[in-house]
Amino acid sequence: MKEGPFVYTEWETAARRENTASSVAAKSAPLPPPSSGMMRVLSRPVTFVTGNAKKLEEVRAILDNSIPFESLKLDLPELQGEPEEISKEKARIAAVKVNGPVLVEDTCLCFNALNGLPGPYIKWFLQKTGHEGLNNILMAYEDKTAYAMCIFSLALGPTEEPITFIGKTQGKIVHPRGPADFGWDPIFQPDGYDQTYAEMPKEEKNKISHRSKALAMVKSHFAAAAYVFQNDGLV
Ligand SMILES: O=c1nc[nH]c2c1ncn2[C@H]1C[C@H](O)[C@@H](COP(=O)(O)OP(=O)(O)OP(=O)(O)O)O1
Ligand SMILES: [Mg+2]
Repeated sequence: MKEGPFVYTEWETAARRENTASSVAAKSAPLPPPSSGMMRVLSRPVTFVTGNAKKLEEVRAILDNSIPFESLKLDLPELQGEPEEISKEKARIAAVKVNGPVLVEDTCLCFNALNGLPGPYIKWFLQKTGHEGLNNILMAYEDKTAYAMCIFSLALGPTEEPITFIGKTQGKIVHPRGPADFGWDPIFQPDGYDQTYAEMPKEEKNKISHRSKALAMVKSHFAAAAYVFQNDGLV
């Protein structure tokens, strides 16, 4: 299959028309750092940049057209450092590539016994050691607790400081159970559930996940910021 960059369009609903015709009404949440007290005009919808189709699937389901966005499949560099800085830098790189407003996210799986590692490096740990390897690492420790963390960063343009939104879900690492079609879902069992993320119906995961918690904040931000989309989506 050809894997070149492509765009999914999220521009077909009534919600979009309502939200973009004038502006997204201010509701709650603190306003972002705006320039001059004027409504912020964006040249086009925000582009969610990711190389991960499963992430995109969840973001689509959770946002459910509440925010007008497009998506672009692009593998951004896997950076090192503190999770929030990684996510911000990812947004800066994406905004330069897209030359417009972007949303990105970086996901961490953090073991408490390891003071938050593998954290942002979970992708490589998963790839190299697999679900059982991740369990084996924790054999050295009694504490199997972990948290899943999603850090979204929104950059309104290539020269603008990204704004971050962090969602965390607490749980523990278990032997793999359930379909293995999305990352470490089979080994993460959220607190208060007998099922792993992988065993839960998608809608259930999306209600309590690290991703949905972060996206709830993104939604509030858009509601409060009242961005105006210049071309009204008529691309
Ligand atoms: O809800 C999730 N449930 C299970 N696994 C997950 C989840 N969310 C991300 N993951 C995996 C994908 C990757 O192995 C690592 C995060 O790395 P991360 O760099 O954020 O993702 P990625 O490189 O696949 O996509 P992107 O192009 O957006 O960076 O954890
Ligand atoms: Mg990545």
